[in-house]
Amino acid sequence: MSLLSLEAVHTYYGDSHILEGVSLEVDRGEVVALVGRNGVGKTTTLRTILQLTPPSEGQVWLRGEDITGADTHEVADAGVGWIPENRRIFSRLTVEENIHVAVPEGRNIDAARERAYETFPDLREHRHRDAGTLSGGQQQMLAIVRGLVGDNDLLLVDEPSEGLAPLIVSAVADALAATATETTVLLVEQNLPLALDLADRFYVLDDGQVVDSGDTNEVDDDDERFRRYLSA
Ligand SMILES: Nc1ncnc2c1ncn2[C@@H]1O[C@H](COP(=O)(O)OP(=O)(O)OP(=O)(O)O)[C@@H](O)[C@H]1O
Repeated sequence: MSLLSLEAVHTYYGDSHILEGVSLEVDRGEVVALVGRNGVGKTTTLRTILQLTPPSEGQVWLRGEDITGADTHEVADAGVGWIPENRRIFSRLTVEENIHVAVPEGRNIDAARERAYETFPDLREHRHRDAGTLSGGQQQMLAIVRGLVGDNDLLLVDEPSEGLAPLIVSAVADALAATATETTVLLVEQNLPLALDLADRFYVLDDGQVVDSGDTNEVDDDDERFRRYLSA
């Protein structure tokens, strides 16, 4: 049984038909990349899984249980974490406070904090600063560790490398690779080399439909299979 499975999912924003029958599976322990051009529905797929934008047709299954139409907080409580695209952090809280509020009740805050700082030593250095005053790269690190310390079974990660300098991208990639040893990851990423490097399998989305999928070790990033769907 897959950890996550989408079955012929259709999702709309108002009258706009965004996902047109998306089916995909993520098995426990995998990193699965979802790639495709801007606007093809990658973020909407993550929002559909979280039931922030529930599908009008089709089903979302988590550990074999139908979660279609569930409340988003129920999906989160069931162990699905989200690292959204726009680095959602609390800008007026310090780095440390941002980490604290991401740790689920009953979990050891000190251990979580240590883990976060080991992953990104930069954050330890800036732990008493308001998160809003950090650089873009540091804010992304904070967004990622907030996902990390959330103790999730499945982490949905949206465009973690977007707008970051190459050196930071490589630190972010290392952190995600470390995360992936403990957590299943569904990764939306436009940086194809990065996506293929981190992931075991991929799906290509185009105009709201899955148009290709496979093992990442079967392909490289200038493969014709990607050029068709990813070039502008
Ligand atoms: N809240 C919304 N209301 C209406 N349309 C929306 C909304 N959010 C997204 N869309 C539209 O839905 C389509 C899919 O958007 P989505 O964000 O899922 O794409 P994406 O593949 O993640 O691309 P990007 O990398 O640009 O975020 C786009 O045409 C977008 O303009």
